[in-house]
Amino acid sequence: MTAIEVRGLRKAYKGHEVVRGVDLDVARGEVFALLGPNGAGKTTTTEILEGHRRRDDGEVRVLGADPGTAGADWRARIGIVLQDTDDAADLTVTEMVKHLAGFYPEPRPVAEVIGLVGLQEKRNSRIRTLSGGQRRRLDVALGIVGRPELLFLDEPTTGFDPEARHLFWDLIRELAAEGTTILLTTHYLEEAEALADRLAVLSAGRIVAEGTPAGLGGRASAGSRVTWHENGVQHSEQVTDPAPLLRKLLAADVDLTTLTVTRPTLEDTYLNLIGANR
Ligand SMILES: Nc1ncnc2c1ncn2[C@@H]1O[C@H](COP(=O)(O)OP(=O)(O)OP(=O)(O)O)[C@@H](O)[C@H]1O
Repeated sequence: MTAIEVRGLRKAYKGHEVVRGVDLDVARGEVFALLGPNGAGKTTTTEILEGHRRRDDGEVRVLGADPGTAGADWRARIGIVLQDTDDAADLTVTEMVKHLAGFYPEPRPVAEVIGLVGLQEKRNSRIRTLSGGQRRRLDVALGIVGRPELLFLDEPTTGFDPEARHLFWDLIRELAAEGTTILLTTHYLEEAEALADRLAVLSAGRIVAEGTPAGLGGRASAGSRVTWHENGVQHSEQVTDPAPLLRKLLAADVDLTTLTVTRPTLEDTYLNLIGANR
């Protein structure tokens, strides 16, 4: 079943079109990442799907409803983690989570949510005293407290230290395993690779590539680069299948400590796609 269905989505600000005919399908239970450079239209698209922004044109169905007209019941099925929210700074972490929990029919227990995002030690601290990364963790807690069927995460791990990022990835995997559909925007390609079942690259308001992290932009068939040193001289070859060359090198007198086989990373592929579509 489809969680998000978008056809021909368009949005302009003051006559300048920033979303220019986006089609998107996200299946229920899928973790989908939306990538793209600053200003590509990711937040605008996400906000339209959340019902926070009007579209100019196109068809949008989110959990079977049009977010432009859907009501409170629909809203309660959705979780949102916005970029940089800064409200209710005088409440404590527990008070804030409890407050939000009150809006949902079947919220997660407050202590459980705080534990899931790793804020136990800060549960009685006022929000204004949290660090940037801790504040983002609280945003994530607020997004998941209502047990959403669909969770929107707009750059959720900005400002997280590496440990917090990995904790967050574990949490997303747990939510996905429970069946939560997740739409994630991120600038961290390793995050998209770690989490997403599928991803799309948005550039200047259009989707320029869509696929699995392993297959995006022909990545799976892009071949490998083999590099090695022989008699003090560096050699490098781009090959479709590295096996024959590796066998040859193993049989020859090659310094194996310098031998590397690399495939294009998701970041290489992404940068190529963005460069080609600029
Ligand atoms: N409220 C607004 N009024 C006018 N222009 C806007 C508004 N919001 C966004 N824009 C413009 O629309 C374009 C797309 O912005 P958007 O925030 O959707 O991009 P993004 O892909 O989310 O970028 P980032 O990665 O920087 O968050 C940008 O050029 C931005 O300046």
